[in-house]
Amino acid sequence: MLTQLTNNKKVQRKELLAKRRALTLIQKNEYSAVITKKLVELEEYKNSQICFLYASMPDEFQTKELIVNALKAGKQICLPYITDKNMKIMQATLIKSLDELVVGAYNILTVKEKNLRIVKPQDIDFILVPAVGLDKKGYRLGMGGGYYDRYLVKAINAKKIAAVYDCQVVDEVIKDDYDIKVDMILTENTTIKYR
Ligand SMILES: Nc1nc2c(c(=O)[nH]1)N(C=O)[C@@H](CNc1ccc(C(=O)N[C@@H](CCC(=O)O)C(=O)O)cc1)CN2
Ligand SMILES: Nc1ncnc2c1ncn2[C@@H]1O[C@H](COP(=O)(O)OP(=O)(O)OP(=O)(O)O)[C@@H](O)[C@H]1O
Repeated sequence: MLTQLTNNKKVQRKELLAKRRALTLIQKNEYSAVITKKLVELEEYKNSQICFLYASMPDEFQTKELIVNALKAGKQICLPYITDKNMKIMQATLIKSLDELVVGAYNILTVKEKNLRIVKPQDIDFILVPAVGLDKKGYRLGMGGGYYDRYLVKAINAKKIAAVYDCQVVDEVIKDDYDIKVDMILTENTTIKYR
């Protein structure tokens, strides 16, 4: 049976997904370009060595340009690799080039199994955290798997940064005890830093 909290989260997730989906492709591209520029100029990003990014889904902040930039800059770049879809566990795996990517779980680009190079969560110093919604305190609502909630507790040395469109930042997201706050929110219009 669903708890009231889970149910409310589902409702809020649906609303926020709809808001994001309502952006036009032109808006998404334009905002993503602005956000990418802000990200690459960030001290936390510039100083990072092992970055855990993600390959974006169609309505998310578009990360491709950022990944290309990071690879060119000689950073070590990891992407999520789902090791257990039932238990909702993912790991971070290094990528050397976009050529290594194939369509994986949930239709998201990931690394081919033969190219897996898993990095320890505590070795990561920068995590770009995907989000469906964020509130002004830095709490996030994700896709609902709990993949990032489980991962972030292990990534004790990483700056956690969420890059989302402005319409995804709301007054309050519904949260659970295990939800972990991000250290910074970046949108096409604002930068909010908590730590
Ligand atoms: N780009 C990106 N990668 C990511 C995440 C993310 O939010 N964004 N994740 C963040 O946790 C993990 C994947 N989590 C996901 C959880 C649910 C769905 C989803 O769309 N579920 C569909 C069913 C799709 C299917 O089963 O194939 C649904 O609920 O309708 C997608 C990703 C790891 N990789
Ligand atoms: N640290 C954790 N340890 C164990 N279970 C967890 C943890 N975090 C979340 N969960 C479980 O995972 C499920 C999904 O959680 P939630 O709806 O908060 O995911 P989300 O943050 O939206 O998704 P994601 O992190 O994948 O983007 C819930 O059933 C929750 O109980």
